[in-house]
Amino acid sequence: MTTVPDVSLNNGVRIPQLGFGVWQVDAGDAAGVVRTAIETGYRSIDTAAAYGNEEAVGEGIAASGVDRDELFVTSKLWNSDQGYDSTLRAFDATMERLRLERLDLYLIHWPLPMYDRYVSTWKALERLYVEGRVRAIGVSNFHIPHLRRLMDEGGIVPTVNQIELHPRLTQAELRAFHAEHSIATEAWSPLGNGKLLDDPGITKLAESYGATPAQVILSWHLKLGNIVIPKSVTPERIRSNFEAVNLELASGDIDTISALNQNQRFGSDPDTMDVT
Ligand SMILES: NC(=O)C1=CN([C@@H]2O[C@H](COP(=O)(O)OP(=O)(O)OC[C@H]3O[C@@H](n4cnc5c(N)ncnc54)[C@H](OP(=O)(O)O)[C@@H]3O)[C@@H](O)[C@H]2O)C=CC1
Ligand SMILES: O=C1CO[C@H](CO)[C@@H](O)[C@@H]1O
Repeated sequence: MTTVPDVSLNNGVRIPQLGFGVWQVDAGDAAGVVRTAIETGYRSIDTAAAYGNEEAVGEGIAASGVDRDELFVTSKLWNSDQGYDSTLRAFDATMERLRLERLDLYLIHWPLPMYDRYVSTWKALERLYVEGRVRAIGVSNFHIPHLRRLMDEGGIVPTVNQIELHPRLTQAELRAFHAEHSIATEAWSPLGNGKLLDDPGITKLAESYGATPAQVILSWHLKLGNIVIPKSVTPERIRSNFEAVNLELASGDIDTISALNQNQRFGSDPDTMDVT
């Protein structure tokens, strides 16, 4: 049996270290894909208002037949909804689409420092947390100065920062800051949005372990303590990625993968990302 380890967040809430991401899963497919993931054993699902599939994710969850208490559901506040009142309204809409009473984790999707609304947005998340509508609150794509501001001006330290993180972008400085402040590191595009699976450094290791390249990368993340949320719409990949928790890499191989870092982003830079 495959058991996924939990990570304890700074408020005591536990999140599975391996979850399932649904960006770029069409709304028409997402219910079935989520159901397959849950049947495979995933208990954590990562969606966002911006992915346009919250309704289908809710459907997949309901159809899985797994108790709500056994699942960990994350969604994110989209950029155009930043601000105190608009955040509260956007949260209600997300919950209606997901058809859930309570969310497990709600994240600010991007800081948008040029609009300077992330502190008031955070205060709305704090209210949702205090009211018990969400079990944990956090952020995504925040850099150290953005986190510092929340810690200075807000009342609650974020539980999680979900950031782009993979072997080409290892984020050593931000991960060290997280560790110092008890903020969990969650890796988005953990496989580099699939673009790292034919990297010779990875495929060579995969051959030596008799594992897939994705399993090698996911095992590297897990060993470093990152929470990971790989996405796939392919049933066989959904299953084999889940089995990554059973792959143990030698510490020298962990270092070899970390040395692939080139500070290369496949996604946007949080300092300049301003899409609303
Ligand atoms: N907070 C944020 O700003 C962001 C958050 N995210 C979150 O992170 C999640 C994961 O990131 P994402 O960008 O989707 O990329 P991933 O790094 O998870 O890679 C997904 C891609 O890899 C392919 N793939 C997955 N497993 C395998 C495998 N075993 N063998 C071969 N190919 C494979 C998938 O193909 P296929 O589906 O065709 O099988 C897909 O093309 C997202 O779904 C989302 O939840 C992502 C981006 C930004
Ligand atoms: O999570 C993500 C994927 O989709 C969004 C909108 O398309 C991105 O901006 C974001 O990083």
